[in-house]
Amino acid sequence: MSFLIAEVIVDVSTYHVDRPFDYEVPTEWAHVIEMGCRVKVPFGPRNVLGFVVGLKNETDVPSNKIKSIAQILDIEPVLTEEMLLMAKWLKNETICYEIDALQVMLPSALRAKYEKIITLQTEKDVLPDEVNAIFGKRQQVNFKEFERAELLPLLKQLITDKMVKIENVVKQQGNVKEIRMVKITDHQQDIDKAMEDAARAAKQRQLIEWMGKHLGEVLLPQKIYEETGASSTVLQSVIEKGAAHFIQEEVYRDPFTKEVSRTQSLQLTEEQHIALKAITGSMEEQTAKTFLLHGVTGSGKTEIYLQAIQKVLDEGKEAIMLVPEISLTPQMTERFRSRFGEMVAVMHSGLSVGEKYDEWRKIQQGKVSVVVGARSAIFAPFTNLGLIILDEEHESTYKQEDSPRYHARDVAIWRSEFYKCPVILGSATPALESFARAKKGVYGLLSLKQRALHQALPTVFIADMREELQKGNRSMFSEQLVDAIRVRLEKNEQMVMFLNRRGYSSFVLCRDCGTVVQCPNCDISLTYHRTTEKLKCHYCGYDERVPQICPQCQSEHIRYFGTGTQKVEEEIYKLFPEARVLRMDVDTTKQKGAHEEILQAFGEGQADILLGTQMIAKGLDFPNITLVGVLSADTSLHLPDYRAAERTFQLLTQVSGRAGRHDKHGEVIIQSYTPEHYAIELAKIQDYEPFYEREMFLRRRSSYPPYYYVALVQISHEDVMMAAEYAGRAADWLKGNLSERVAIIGPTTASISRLQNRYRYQCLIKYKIEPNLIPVLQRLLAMYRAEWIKQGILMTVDLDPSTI
Ligand SMILES: Nc1ncnc2c1ncn2[C@@H]1O[C@H](COP(=O)(O)OP(=O)(O)OP(=O)(O)O)[C@@H](O)[C@H]1O
Ligand SMILES: [Zn+2]
Ligand SMILES: [Zn+2]
Repeated sequence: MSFLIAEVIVDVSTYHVDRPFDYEVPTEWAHVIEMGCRVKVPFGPRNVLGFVVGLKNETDVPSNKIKSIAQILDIEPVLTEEMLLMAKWLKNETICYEIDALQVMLPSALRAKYEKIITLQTEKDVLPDEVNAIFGKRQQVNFKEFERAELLPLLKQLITDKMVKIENVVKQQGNVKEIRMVKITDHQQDIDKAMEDAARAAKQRQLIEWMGKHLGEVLLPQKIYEETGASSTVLQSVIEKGAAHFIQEEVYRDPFTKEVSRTQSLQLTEEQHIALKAITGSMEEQTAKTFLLHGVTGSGKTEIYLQAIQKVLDEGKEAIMLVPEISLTPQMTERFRSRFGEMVAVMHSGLSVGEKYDEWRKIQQGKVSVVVGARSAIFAPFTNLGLIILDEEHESTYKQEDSPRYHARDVAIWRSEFYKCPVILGSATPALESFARAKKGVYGLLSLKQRALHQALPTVFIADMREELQKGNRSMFSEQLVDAIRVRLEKNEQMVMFLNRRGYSSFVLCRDCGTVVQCPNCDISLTYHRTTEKLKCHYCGYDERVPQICPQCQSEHIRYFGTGTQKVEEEIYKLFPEARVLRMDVDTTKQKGAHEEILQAFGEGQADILLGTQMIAKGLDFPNITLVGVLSADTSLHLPDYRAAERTFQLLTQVSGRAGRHDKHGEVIIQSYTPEHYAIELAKIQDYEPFYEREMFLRRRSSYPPYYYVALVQISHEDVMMAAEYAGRAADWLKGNLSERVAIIGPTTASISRLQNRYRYQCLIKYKIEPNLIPVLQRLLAMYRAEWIKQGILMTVDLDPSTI
């Protein structure tokens, strides 16, 4: 097939441009071009990246107006037809630009990257010396060089005088890494002939003889030197004589660091068996069914995933296994690698851009059939999907917080409908929405009520920290927890100490006047960083030295308040000098592989206590852990978010589930200042359904999801009056265009009312059924993109906000 015209979505995120443009296909590419290829096209004064989304032979654009594609970047498409369809769906579903939807499906190495290039437009002798020094003998230099030399004002002048020009140039990324290998000839004749030619060169003859025993093999040159003792000159001569030749092989940067031993399928328990059968049954029927696998911690959900994937592989299909970034631990990925070996690609944020690209290529080229990865792995370019799994489906990290604001669960269900394959949503503490859908029969509900080896769930105690204070205990450990730790140390058993950092800040407080040091740009308190002795804003990056005296009242009693893992570690050593502690937090896991090393050390029994934050709440499966201590259960309870109780319950259940997973019984001690709160009381009895009932009752009473849907419109401006004014306009417009059944709350100030020097307002839309919602929001966005944006307003629309 050959085509004359391509429809191209260009990499320009503006409203007027959010549609395909027609371009002429140069004749020499008419047979090459395919849908899903990336191209470079002229757009306005420059070239930009674009995606071919359609091919045809006619266009309405007059022939003197149509422009030609400047360059084809891919011979083989990087986006499949399924993805082009999916982008159209995402565009509507999340109200984003189509270009954003297309880009999110690709590894960052393939996304557009532009470089500013300065080109000389005049003779050199008229230029100032310092500019000449930058250009040297070149005609083009990178903008960065001017930036570094601090010559930007001068550059600006040169551009105005038309002595140089500045352009955005699309930089092609995603280099395939190749390596030189030696391929030994397939034919004995070549060996015999080379032997003859080598005549009396003994070393060459030796090597040729060795090659005769390894016909057809492909080896690294180094390997040949090691095996035979030959030098590189000898190898070179032998190659000239035709006994072997050099080839370039594509290699993948291998993110795996160590070998794993293979494991076999386990004999399933009765409950596991029933669940697996339901899933494989729907595979056989080729239906796009979604299952909610609700299984208590340690019930063997992962084993079900593994066996379901095995079935998919047996049928020659492919599987996507999503896990939250934070639980993408080496222990987790190892379980998949040890079952499926080289068939597995792994994708997470710890990989370099090149490594991610290589994993992606393995999938695209059909070298692997399983991907284990975080949120974006849902876009893995498989073409014959047989199963999609979301483990810990309740996790909020499955929702992307910037455009396109998609939820991986929705994408999973869309793809499953495309491939007619099942989706498994797994969790010990499902999102309320999911459990409600399962109860209504929208999802198939599969339950595992028992732990895999029939171990009891751990016993949970609540330590009331208010009572501790009254008793005069000012430390961060309750008496009960101290006793429990002592017993474990004596018995040589292991412990996990969990510090709930969600919603927690370590701030600096004046004990005389109560001043908390705040960010000058944002209305939130600055976080104390011990290593640098600085206060830092987590939203805008602002930092300053820790003040010695209070900026308000000049008191010297200003100091750090709150608890970090380091502080807890010190406290543990004070109480138990003999304890061996491993700390796992952002500070100790900065280096690549650190995560892995800490867990390995703990697994080998090199420490008694694993101390950490959210990072250790999930996925850990160590037999010797018999005690879990939660130092601060309440911190996440008081966030201004309707899901605060749900999140706290989930976190407490997850972390408690790390104890007593094998033969030894587990115990959990949860420390709290509000032990009567239902999220904490119900976490104690470790039963999901009572919590579900209670929370559903409250959600219904205050009209929150899952009874209602919510959508959030946020508006910000540097000027508080402007922000309020336009938020008001948005609210009025929504009220005028949506039906009476919809509740519009606001405008109100956002929970963080100022961020990076911008004032923030929001409108919350609550609705049950509102067919008009998407078109109305699209029109609101159109208004914003056409007019409001010029006034400095920024507006976002989120149809499924994870916090409000
Ligand atoms: N059928 C089985 N027979 C024997 N052991 C099993 C079986 N299924 C699972 N296990 C073991 O039980 C332990 C817990 O299983 P697994 O980690 O799969 O549970 P999970 O439900 O995924 O846990 P969590 O959600 O708490 O992380 C593991 O050590 C696993 O190897
Ligand atoms: Zn003060
Ligand atoms: Zn700030």
